[in-house]
Amino acid sequence: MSAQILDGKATAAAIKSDLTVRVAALKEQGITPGLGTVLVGDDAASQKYVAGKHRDCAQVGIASIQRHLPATATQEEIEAVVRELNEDPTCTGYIVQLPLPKGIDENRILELMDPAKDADGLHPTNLGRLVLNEPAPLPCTPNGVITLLRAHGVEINGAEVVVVGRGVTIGRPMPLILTRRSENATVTQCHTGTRDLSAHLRNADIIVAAAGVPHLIKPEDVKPGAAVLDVGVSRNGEGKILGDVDPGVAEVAGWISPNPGGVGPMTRAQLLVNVVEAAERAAAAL
Ligand SMILES: Nc1nc2c(c(=O)[nH]1)N[C@@H](CN(C=O)c1ccc(C(=O)N[C@@H](CCC(=O)O)C(=O)O)cc1)CN2
Repeated sequence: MSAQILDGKATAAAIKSDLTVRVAALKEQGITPGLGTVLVGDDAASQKYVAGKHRDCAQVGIASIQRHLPATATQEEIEAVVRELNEDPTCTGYIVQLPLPKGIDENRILELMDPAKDADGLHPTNLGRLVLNEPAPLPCTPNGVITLLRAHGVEINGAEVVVVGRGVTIGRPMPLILTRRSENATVTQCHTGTRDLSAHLRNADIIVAAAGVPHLIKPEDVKPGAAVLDVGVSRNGEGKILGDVDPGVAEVAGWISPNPGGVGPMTRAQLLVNVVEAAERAAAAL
């Protein structure tokens, strides 16, 4: 293996250590940040992610508010929990864990959230603010990708970036962040309708693979020295994670994010950043 590792675990640990100090300072001003989570159903991966988010909260001193509804919960029942968290003063920010069970109108749930409490940056108002270049909480995984690259000194300015995928949590917001003046990358967005994915990938300085197709990105698709971020999560029969990136890519790439241990821990760390930043804004307004 020749690629250097984009170490999400270590980078996330450094972020959490900084946040611990900031949370303590907020508490001295009488503000305790509280993260709420809404989990619907019994998907094992979602349960694991949510448990991880609350473990992180405990580590940095953020209070936890957990709402777990059965897979049979109706649209109205989920909306009632969202309304309750909108009103709960101890909940300074919250997320609705995605995906929601089939039959639930996910967009309607996101739209119902108080945008000021949207810790995921996925409320239409906050995504709109991102489009308009206004301050907003940023979606956690794309922001985690940027922070991970910066922490390892990978040049984003002027880079040719290919984003593979167009889902709401990563693929849609990722190019919006990468093309801000502060990042200044040139982005090509690829998806299942892309005719020659390999031709685009071979031109990329940075690849963000978020397609959810196991080992989609092969060594021959990657320009030598490129940075490759593996954001895809599929699972084999034993529940082991299969990323979007073929293991052989590590022989060609200059940088690679492991999966697990790369972008996943960064997603969780950026969520905490959003919660603390919202609480700091509230403290400044006092
Ligand atoms: N409301 C949201 N839903 C979902 C999001 C999101 O950002 N907001 N993203 C993903 C899931 N996700 C966060 O919720 C998430 C994914 C992965 C990890 C993580 O730490 N992964 C570990 C491996 C864990 C394992 O073994 O399964 C790693 O990569 O090292 C955290 C959060 C979809 N839904």
